[in-house]
Amino acid sequence: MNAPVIGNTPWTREEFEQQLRDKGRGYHIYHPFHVMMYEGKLSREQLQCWVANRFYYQISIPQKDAAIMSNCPDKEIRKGWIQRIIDHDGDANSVGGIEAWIQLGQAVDLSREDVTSLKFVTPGVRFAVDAYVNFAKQRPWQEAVCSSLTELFAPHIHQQRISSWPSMYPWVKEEGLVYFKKRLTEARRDVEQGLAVTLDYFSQTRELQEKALDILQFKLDVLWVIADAIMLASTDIKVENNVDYLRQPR
Ligand SMILES: O=C(O)c1cc(C(=O)O)c2c(n1)C(=O)C(=O)c1cc(C(=O)O)[nH]c1-2
Repeated sequence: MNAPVIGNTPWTREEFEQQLRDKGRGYHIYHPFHVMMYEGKLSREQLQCWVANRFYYQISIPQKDAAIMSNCPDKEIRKGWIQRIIDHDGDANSVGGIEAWIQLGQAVDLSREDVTSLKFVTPGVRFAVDAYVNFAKQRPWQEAVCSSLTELFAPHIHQQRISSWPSMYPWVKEEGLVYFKKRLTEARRDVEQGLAVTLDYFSQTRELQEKALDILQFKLDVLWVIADAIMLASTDIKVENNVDYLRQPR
């Protein structure tokens, strides 16, 4: 007689949400580069490199969200989702996150052109960010929504920067923290919508629930690889004869 297949019963909605939240153990807050950032161990050049590279993520987020909307036939979801594009691009009443990130660049002594020209963006960061945008273009919109759920863990890392930078990097101008402060409330609101969609769409079977966890892992990997690439680009790794093999000649 066959035993019941207990392993395949779906988790309850609460258990499934907890499984998603548990993925926070792989968040890029634990990446050595972000740990060093929090502990005040980054050089001025390393912090500048991070800001210049992360700008490519910032400008790609609204394109990613527009891709989700273009694939979504549900008017009510689009009505909520469009706020994310406004948060980053701004509107008649507010400047938006992209402009706030340029202000962060200026706060770490980069020029507007240094940031917006993308001249410091390293290939690994481009590949990782483009993989995220392409995922949103090519996959069903509910899967792309699920991939945004790393935002569950983002308020913690934004708060770390708000708390630690003034003492660890006193040379950074105060206006630089505006972006992170803005995201504290925006990310919490985003997560409510993203989590509701994910719990509704993926809850029917255990296979779907596990697929959601895999999608979240893909996005955790995107963020991890971005940090790897920035660390490599901003850290002097000298090998034989002082040749820096790891920098791409341009
Ligand atoms: O600074 C960070 O560590 C961090 C992480 C993430 C994230 O977890 O994806 C986002 C942001 N910031 C952020 O500022 C942001 O606007 C954002 C949007 C999204 C998304 O996937 O839609 N993630 C993030």
